[in-house]
Amino acid sequence: MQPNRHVFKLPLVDFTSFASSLSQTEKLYTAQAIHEANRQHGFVCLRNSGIPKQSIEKAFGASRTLFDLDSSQKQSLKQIDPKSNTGYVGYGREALNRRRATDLKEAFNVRNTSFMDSTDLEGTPEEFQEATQDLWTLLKKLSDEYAACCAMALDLEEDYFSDTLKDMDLCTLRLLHYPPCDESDQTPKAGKESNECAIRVGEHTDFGIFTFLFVHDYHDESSLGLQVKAVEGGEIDHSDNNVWNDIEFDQESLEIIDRDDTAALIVNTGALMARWTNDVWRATAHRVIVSPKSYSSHRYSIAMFVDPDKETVCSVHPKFVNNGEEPNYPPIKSIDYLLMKLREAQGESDDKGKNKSNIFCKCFVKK
Ligand SMILES: O=C(O)CCC(=O)C(=O)O
Ligand SMILES: [Fe+2]
Repeated sequence: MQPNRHVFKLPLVDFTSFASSLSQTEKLYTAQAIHEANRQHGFVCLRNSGIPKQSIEKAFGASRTLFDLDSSQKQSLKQIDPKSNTGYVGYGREALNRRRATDLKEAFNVRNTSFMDSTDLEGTPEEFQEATQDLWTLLKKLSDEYAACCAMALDLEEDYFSDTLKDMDLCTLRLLHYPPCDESDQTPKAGKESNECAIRVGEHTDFGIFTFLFVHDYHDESSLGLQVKAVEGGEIDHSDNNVWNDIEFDQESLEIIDRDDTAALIVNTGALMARWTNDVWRATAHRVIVSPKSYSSHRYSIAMFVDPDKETVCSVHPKFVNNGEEPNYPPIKSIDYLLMKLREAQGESDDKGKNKSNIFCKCFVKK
């Protein structure tokens, strides 16, 4: 039995009005729902995203073929290096939470083609390049639409966020695979930071504006494991009194998203958005546990981390600061923020100058 098991029902928001350029009145209705979800939870399920379901399936197919390669083939793929932030991340090489054991996952990062080398995808399966680039293009469009929706939701100028996504030079499309775990890994001990708790991805908040997340397949128990924790403000709470909520889709939600023509996805607010809004919108800590129902299954997900362009200065917008009060955060450049998070992830004892080249790497890569 799991102690403190709570289920979090994601709010479903229909995105048709932005995905199909409907009227301002309809968009405003959607934007208000997004505002409520991000203010209260920092997590939402966007349905009718405009992204064809086949494109997601194609990307998951390519992901499965890639991670099915044998280990010598995976070793000959381009290995992720902090400078390019592109390529293969081997199993157990990262820890999104440095206070824990390494994450039980492998991954492959793809970036905007203009920031990738022609050799970066060498050795990937035949369909991989087309599937990931198609998905990138679709998610770029969705980023612009969601950025416009966020601006409307917060009553800011229409281009307030989309102006920061012109180059998408820090954005990453990441394919993730969580291989089956041993039986002994299946019992997370809630609230413990130590290595005894088997976790597929350690507790963290995403760094950027927002993250798009597809989990394969919502109907199957293998998709389980994502948990969220509500926190005050935008940073991780390391206290031991954690109550974690399992993200699950109930039957009714599943029937709704099955009937939709285009794909549903999870969207969560990143820490820079929490800073921009002075914590009016939350960057909610989350993790992926080894779910007792599915520890022996493969789990696949695809995340698009949408980060503001490198040179963007992220300052708390004055409308979120009450008269006479100080903003919760000083202004910071997008790239400096990523660097700062990296230093945090690598611990105080590291030589800070040495890590300068790691500015594209969002998380700790084990040597
Ligand atoms: O795989 C998932 O469901 C979530 C992964 C995640 O939160 C991350 O990589 O930042
Ligand atoms: Fe995350």
